[in-house]
Amino acid sequence: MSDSEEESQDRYLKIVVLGDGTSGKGVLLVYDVTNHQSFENLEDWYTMVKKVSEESETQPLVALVGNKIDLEHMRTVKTEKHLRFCQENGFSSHFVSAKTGDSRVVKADIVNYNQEPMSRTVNPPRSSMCAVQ
Ligand SMILES: Nc1nc2c(ncn2[C@@H]2O[C@H](COP(=O)(O)OP(=O)(O)OP(=O)(O)O)[C@@H](O)[C@H]2O)c(=O)[nH]1
Repeated sequence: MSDSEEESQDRYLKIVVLGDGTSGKGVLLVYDVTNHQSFENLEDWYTMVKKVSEESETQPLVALVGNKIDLEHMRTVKTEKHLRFCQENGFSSHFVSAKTGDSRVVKADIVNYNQEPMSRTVNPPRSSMCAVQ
């Protein structure tokens, strides 16, 4: 991939590899819930992750992170799409706001897309911000 391709893709997704630099133990796939293109780019990024780790004995744990949940009114990526992608690939599922510090883990335990509840919030929304007076 050329530098310019890397730059342009980086505008839509943050990918973070956790590990010692040679064999990643964990990967965060971070997209913007208000930018559908950033979600669509995940397929390509995940393909790259699989390619890089195909010769490794252990596969990295992958977490899908939807950022900017403080902009819920501007959301363009539905929660069920996020969860389906997690379930299909065995990712853990997270929603965060880098701005407010909110974070939620939403289990991707969808059984039947039409009849069952879509998701279960494991830890309720909370802010890591506080005011000291
Ligand atoms: N409202 C909100 N804004 C955010 C959040 N995270 C980042 N931003 C804002 O998004 C803009 C871009 O942030 P960067 O950290 O530069 O990310 P980027 O990937 O270069 O840019 P984007 O593609 O726009 O996300 C900045 O103005 C940030 O303040 C968030 O969780 N909520």
